[in-house]
Amino acid sequence: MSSILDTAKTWLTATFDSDTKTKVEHLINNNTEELNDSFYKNLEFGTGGMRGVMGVGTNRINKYTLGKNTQGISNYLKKVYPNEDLKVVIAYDCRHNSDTLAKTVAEVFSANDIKVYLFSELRTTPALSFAVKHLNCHVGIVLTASHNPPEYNGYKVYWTDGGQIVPPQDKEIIAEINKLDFSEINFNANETKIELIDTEVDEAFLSASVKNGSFNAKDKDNFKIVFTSLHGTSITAVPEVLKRAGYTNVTVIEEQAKPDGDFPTVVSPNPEEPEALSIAIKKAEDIGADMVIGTDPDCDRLGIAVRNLEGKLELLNGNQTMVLMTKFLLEQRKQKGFTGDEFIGSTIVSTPMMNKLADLYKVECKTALTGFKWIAKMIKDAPNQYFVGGGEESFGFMVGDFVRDKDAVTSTLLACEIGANAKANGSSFYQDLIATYVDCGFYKEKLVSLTKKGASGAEEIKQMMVDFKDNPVTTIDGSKVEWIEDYNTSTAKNVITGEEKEINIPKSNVLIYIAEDGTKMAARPSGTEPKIKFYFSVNTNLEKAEDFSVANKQLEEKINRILKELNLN
Ligand SMILES: O=P([O-])(O)O[C@H]1O[C@H](COP(=O)(O)O)[C@@H](O)[C@H](O)[C@H]1O
Ligand SMILES: [Mg+2]
Repeated sequence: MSSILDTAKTWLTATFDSDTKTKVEHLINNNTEELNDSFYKNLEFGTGGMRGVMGVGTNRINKYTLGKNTQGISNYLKKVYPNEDLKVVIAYDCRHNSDTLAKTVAEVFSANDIKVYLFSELRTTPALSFAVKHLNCHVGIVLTASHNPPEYNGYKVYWTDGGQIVPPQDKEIIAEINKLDFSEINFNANETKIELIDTEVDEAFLSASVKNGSFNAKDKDNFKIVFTSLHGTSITAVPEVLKRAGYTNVTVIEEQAKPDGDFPTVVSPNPEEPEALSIAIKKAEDIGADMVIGTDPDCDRLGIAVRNLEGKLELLNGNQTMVLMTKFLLEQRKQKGFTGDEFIGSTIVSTPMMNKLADLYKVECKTALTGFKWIAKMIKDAPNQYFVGGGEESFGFMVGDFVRDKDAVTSTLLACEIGANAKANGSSFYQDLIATYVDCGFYKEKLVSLTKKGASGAEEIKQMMVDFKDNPVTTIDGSKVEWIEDYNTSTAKNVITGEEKEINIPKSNVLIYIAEDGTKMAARPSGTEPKIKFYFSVNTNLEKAEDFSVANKQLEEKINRILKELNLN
């Protein structure tokens, strides 16, 4: 406790402004719990940048923690590129303080004599990823906490290729940041170095999105879409892209169209939560729409609901949309003629169907750790190969390589192209997905997340991972566990034969069990939220589409039995 108080007291010195000092003093005198949580550690970079609750303290998002990041990145850039004119581009989302924090970040870079392109108003994360390469920048930053609750904000960092930082730059940048004291942040802005950007970059991004996401779909006028931006940034791009691509039957949910950091009409601005799309789904039922799409605040993830076999709108999960989008892109590429260097990308906690699809089309499927930054790295590491598309269990998709992060702008267009085409051919998005199950095997996935907040929650999650590892599961729903993959030790062990293999991707706190019947179960702490995540995948063969409903029910029952076995239901 005394060390936390000591740290807090350093925030009462001349380095910090009076408003900050008043707030810290208030915590010291009145709120020990909040004081502890605000100062017990430094915020860290996770799966998607640095994310935290806004407030004063080392474990909070504020101008000092982000200023220190920015000073560290400035120092790093000067070391790596000593003879170059350094350039960065900054975007921000609809959250409280995102605009002012973006301004602070811009000021610190400018104070370090670095040229700053700052979007004049809120923009999407994919637009920022695109802008990094378009403007030839060394670094890009987005001020966003993605889909987290309103009290959060964050800092996503992009490198020259437009992907979020990965090894070796991530560790080197973090080391540079950790060297610094808050008093070393240079806040003395050089306004001449800050240039506001909008129309030119917007135009380039929107036309690239339309170009990469269009596939000559038929009968676009006949495809009815309901779209919601859930108070986020996508309103600056998605309706325009759909319009330019020729979609005329688009209803935008007006009451959610206004950017608002309180996200007043939803419990959570996360399209993974069915509740987030409820207003849009209701509208779609009223007007008989074919598809509902909703995006998260920074517009990298999207939720898609389509008509199922009963004609009801059903929210698909990330695996399902990824599978159909990838299949569609592979089919398009095949029609043009494969060159033999194509690959698709997925992650270790995503559906094994991506491998099956790769087999079907005879292309490579590369698999990485959780997070699109790792998919972006695959592209960077394979300059002589052609990236078709990829994604993960989590909602969101990357269409080609012009944006090096998940891109809900272009993915929205792609989903509409698939849906419109299917409808014109007498099928549907859902039926096309079932056809893919017939081709590749029917894989059904389920994610269970447990939220555990604060220092004690983090400790509990750590212990759960240790217990899970120390008491290995031996059977899953009656099927013997065959492989245990421990990504912390980079070993995959066949517990039946004793065979061991090395895992050749970076270490991470992830444990995966694979049973003889192909059932897969993974556990990992989230890198963006105070959660532990359990991922399940079960499968069966699907002889013909007509068998889908029965098989779907059986797999659902299987998942429920597994959750019961693990006390996760
Ligand atoms: O939150 P976003 O939309 O920036 O998305 C980020 O976080 C997601 C959840 O990560 P975790 O399971 O570690 O919480 C990742 O799947 C995604 O690739 C990453 O870009
Ligand atoms: Mg997001």
